[in-house]
Amino acid sequence: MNRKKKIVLIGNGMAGMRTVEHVLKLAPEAYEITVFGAEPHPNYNRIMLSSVLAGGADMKEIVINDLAWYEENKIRLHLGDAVVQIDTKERTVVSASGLKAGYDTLILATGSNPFILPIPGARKEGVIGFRDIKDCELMMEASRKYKKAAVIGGGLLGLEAARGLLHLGMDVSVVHIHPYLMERQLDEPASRMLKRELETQGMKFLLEKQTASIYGGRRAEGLEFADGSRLEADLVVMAVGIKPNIELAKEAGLEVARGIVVNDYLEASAPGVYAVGECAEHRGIAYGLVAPLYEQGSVLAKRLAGADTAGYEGSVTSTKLKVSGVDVFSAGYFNDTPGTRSLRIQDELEGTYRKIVLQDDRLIGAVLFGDTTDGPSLFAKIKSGESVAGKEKELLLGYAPGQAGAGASSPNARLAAMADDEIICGCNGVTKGTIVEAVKGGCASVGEIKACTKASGSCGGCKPLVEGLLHLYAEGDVKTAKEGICGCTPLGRDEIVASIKQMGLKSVREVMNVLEWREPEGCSKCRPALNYYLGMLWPAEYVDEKESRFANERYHANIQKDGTFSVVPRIYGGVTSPAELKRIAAVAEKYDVPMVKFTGGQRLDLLGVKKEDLPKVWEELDMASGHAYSKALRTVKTCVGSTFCRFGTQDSIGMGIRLEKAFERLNTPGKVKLAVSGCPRNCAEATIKDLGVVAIDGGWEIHVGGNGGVKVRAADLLCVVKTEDEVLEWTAGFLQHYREQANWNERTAQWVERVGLDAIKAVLEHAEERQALAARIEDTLSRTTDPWKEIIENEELRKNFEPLQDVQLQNS
Ligand SMILES: Cc1cc2nc3c(=O)[nH]c(=O)nc-3n(C[C@H](O)[C@H](O)[C@H](O)COP(=O)(O)OP(=O)(O)OC[C@H]3O[C@@H](n4cnc5c(N)ncnc54)[C@H](O)[C@@H]3O)c2cc1C
Ligand SMILES: NC(=O)c1ccc[n+]([C@@H]2O[C@H](COP(=O)([O-])OP(=O)(O)OC[C@H]3O[C@@H](n4cnc5c(N)ncnc54)[C@H](O)[C@@H]3O)[C@@H](O)[C@H]2O)c1
Ligand code: SF4
Ligand code: FES
Repeated sequence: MNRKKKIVLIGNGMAGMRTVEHVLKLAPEAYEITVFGAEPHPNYNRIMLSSVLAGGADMKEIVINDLAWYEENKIRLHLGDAVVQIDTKERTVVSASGLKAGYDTLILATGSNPFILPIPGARKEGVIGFRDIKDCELMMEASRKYKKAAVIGGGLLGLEAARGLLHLGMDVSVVHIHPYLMERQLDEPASRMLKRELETQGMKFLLEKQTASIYGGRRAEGLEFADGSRLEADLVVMAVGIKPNIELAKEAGLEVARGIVVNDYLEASAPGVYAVGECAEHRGIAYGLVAPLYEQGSVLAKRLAGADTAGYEGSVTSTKLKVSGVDVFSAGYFNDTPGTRSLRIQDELEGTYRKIVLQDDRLIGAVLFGDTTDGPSLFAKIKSGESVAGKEKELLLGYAPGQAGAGASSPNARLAAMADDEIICGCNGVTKGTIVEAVKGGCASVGEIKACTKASGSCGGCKPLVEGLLHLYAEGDVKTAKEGICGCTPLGRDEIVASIKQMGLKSVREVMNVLEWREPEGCSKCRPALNYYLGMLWPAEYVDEKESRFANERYHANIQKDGTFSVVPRIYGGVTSPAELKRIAAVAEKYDVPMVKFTGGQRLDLLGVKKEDLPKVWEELDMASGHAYSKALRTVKTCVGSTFCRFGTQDSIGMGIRLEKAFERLNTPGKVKLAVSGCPRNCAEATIKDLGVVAIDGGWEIHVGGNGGVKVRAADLLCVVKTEDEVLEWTAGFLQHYREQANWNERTAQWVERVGLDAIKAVLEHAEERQALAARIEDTLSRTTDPWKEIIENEELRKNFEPLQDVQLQNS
C-alpha cells in the first residue's frame, strides 16, 4: 500500500487553513495533514475580531472550522503548541511541547505580529496590540475596570479598535502620527470627512503626535508625546502596523527579507517548503489583507493537489473600513503623482466623496466615501487594466452623464449595470455572476448565499451588495422569503417537522430527498437537527444516525483542546459514596488522568483521558454516562435540604435524585440543567436553571427558562404544586413540550422568551394535555439505553476508539 504523503502546516490561521480546505476539496485522500497552532483556538475569522469588539458578533460565531471539523477530516491538530524548530534536511519540525513531526510538504503560514513601538513603557501592563482573541478579551476586560483608552495608530486597525472600545463604553482617543487618518488608504478630503463622522460617534483625535513614552507604575497611566504634552490612558492599544512572523523560517536557514521569500508557486528556498499568507513575501510584497492571501492559498492548494494552475502573479488590493455608520472604500493608487490625473466630486450636503485616478487611459485607483456601492466595479476596472478612455466621467459619477435622475444613479441601477465577472466579495473572490446564479437557483437570504458561495462570510463588507443583488434578482418577494434552518433548504423548522410527520419520513436521507435539499449531503447544521427531529417524532422506530452527530456526541465525551477527552460519570443529585469515590480515584490513577475537577453542576470531571482509553475508563468506573457532552439532561444540582439543613422544609436531595433518575438519557433540543433547593434561600441556584424546583412551606415552586451562561436569564415561575409526584408530572410535561416545539439547538431560555410563558402555561395547565405529554416522554425514556454501556459491550463500536494509525507523530 502506498504511504500517504504528509503535510505539516505551521499556523492555524486564515491563509494556512484556507489552503488546507482547498487541498481537502481537490484531493481528499492525498495527504495526512498535521496542523500546529500557537493559539489555543480552532481556526477563526480574525477579521471579525473588530465586529466582536464592537458588539456585532460573538466569539462563537467567528469560528471557521470547529474541533469536530478537524476530527472529521482526520487532521491531527496541536493547539497552543507552537513549532520552535524546522530541520529542512531531515524534513521534520519540533514543537514547544517536544512533539516531532516528519513532513513531505511543509507549509509556513505563521502570519504577522503587531508592531510594538520601541519606546520606554511599552512593556507595561495595559499596553497591547490588536491581533488575536486574547487581545480582544484583554480589551473587554479592561473596559470593565477602566475608563480611558488611547489607540496609537489611525489606520484601519486602529480605527476599528477605537470603535470597539467606544462600544464598550470607554473614552477613546486616537493618536496618529500623520496630519490625517488612514493616509495609506485615503486622500486628505476623504480622510477629513471620515474624521468628522467618527467625531460625531464620540471618538477623539490627536493628529501629528509622536508618542515618546508610556508613563505609569506597573500599569500604564498615560502617554507622553515628543512635544512634551501628555494624555491620560489606562489602556493603550498599539495599531501602528504589522511585522511578518519570520523568525522560525530565518532560524531554519530559509531565505527571508521582510517576509519569507517565495516564488509564484509559493515555494520557499528549501525543497518541499512553502509559505502563504502574511508571513510570505512575493515579488517584494508581504500582503496584510485576506483577499491576496486566499489567492495564494488557492494556487498552492492546486499545486499540492496536482491540478493545473498558473502561478500567483501578485494582487491589487482594495480595503473597506469596518466601522458601522461609515462607508469608506479605497483601491489601488489613489494619490496624485506625476504622470497621473485624477477626477473628484464632493457633496458636502450628502456627505459623499468620489475620486478616481487615471494613468494612460487606465483606471489605477479610487477612493469613495459615503456611498461605496461602486467600489466593486471600480476595483474590477483597476484589476483588468482595460482602457476607460471616454468613460472617465461615467466612472466618476457612477452613471453616464445626462442620465442622472430617474434612478439612473441608484444603487440598484448600478448593481444591475455591473458585468457578471465583477467581484462583489473581495475576501472570497465571488463574482456578481456567481451570486446571481445562486439567487436564481433558489438562495433566498444572505445567509443562504453565504452558504452556497462564501460571499459575505469574511469581513462582511460586501453584505449590502449581496443583499442588493438578492433583492434585484430574486423571483418573488425576498422579505417574505423563508429563512431555512440552514443554506441547504429554504424550509423552516416547523415545515420540516410537519412534513416528516405527514409524510412519515423515517431517515435523514429520506427527508433530504423528499424535501429537495439543495446540498445532497446536507451540512453540519441540518444533519444533527434532522437527526433530532426524527428521534423526537419516532422514538420507537428511528435508529439514531451517529454520523449526523457532532464529534462529542459520537465519542460520548467532550473533546478538549489538546485532543484528549473529559469523562463525567453520572452522580445522581450530586450525592456519592466512599466506595464510588475510591473507584473514581483508582481509574484516575490507572489512566494517568491529569486533572480531576468538580464541575459547576456538582459532578466530578476526569479531564485529559486519551480517546483509546475511554471504553476502559467507562468500564472500570462502572457508572452511567453523565451526558456532559450532549444535548440532553445534564445534571440536577441539589442543596442539602431538610435531611441536614436546619432551614430546609423539604427533602431536596431526594427530589433531585428522583428527577435525575426519571429523565437521564433524555435527548433534548439543547442541553438541560435542573436544580432543587430545599427552601426559598435557594442555595442550589434553581432560578437560573432550565427547570428549577424550590421548596416552600407545604409544596414546591417550579421555575422554567433560566440560564446562567453568557446571557443570564432568571427563570419564570411556571406553577406551584403540593407533592413530589406533581413535580415529576409537571417536569415531564414541560420537558416534552420543549422537546416537541423548540428549534434544535435552542435552549429553554430562548424558547420561553420566544414563545412566551403564557403560551406554555396554557398548554401545561390543561391536565389532560400535560398527562399526554408525560406519557409521550415516558415512552421515549423507556427506549433509551446508556451509551457508555452500549459501547463497552459491543466490540465493533469499541473499534471506533482505536488510535488513528495513519498519522505518525512521535515524541522526540
Ligand atoms: C482586528 C483585525 C481586523 C482585520 N480586518 C481585516 C479586513 O477587514 N479585511 C482584510 O482583508 N483583512 C483584515 N485583517 C487582516 C487579516 O486578518 C490577516 O491578513 C489574515 O488573518 C492573515 O492570515 P494569515 O493566515 O497569514 O495569518 P494569521 O491569521 O495571523 O494566522 C497565523 C497563525 O499562525 C500562528 N503561528 C505563528 N507562529 C507559529 C508557530 N511557530 N507555530 C504554530 N503556529 C504559529 C499564529 O498564532 C496565528 O494563529 C484584520 C486583522 C485584524 C487583526
Ligand atoms: N478593514 C480592513 O481591511 C482591516 C482592518 C484591520 C486591519 N487590517 C489589516 O491589518 C494590518 C494592521 O493594520 P494597521 O492599521 O495596524 O496597519 P497599517 O500599516 O495599515 O496602519 C498603521 C497606521 O499607524 C500609523 N502610525 C505608524 N506609526 C505611528 C506612531 N508612532 N504613532 C501614531 N501612528 C502611527 C501609520 O501612519 C498608519 O496609518 C494591516 O495589514 C491592515 O490592512 C485591515
Ligand atoms: S436552600 Fe434552604 S434548605 Fe437548601 S441548603 Fe439552602 S438554606 Fe438549606
Ligand atoms: S468582501 Fe469581505 S466578506 Fe465579502
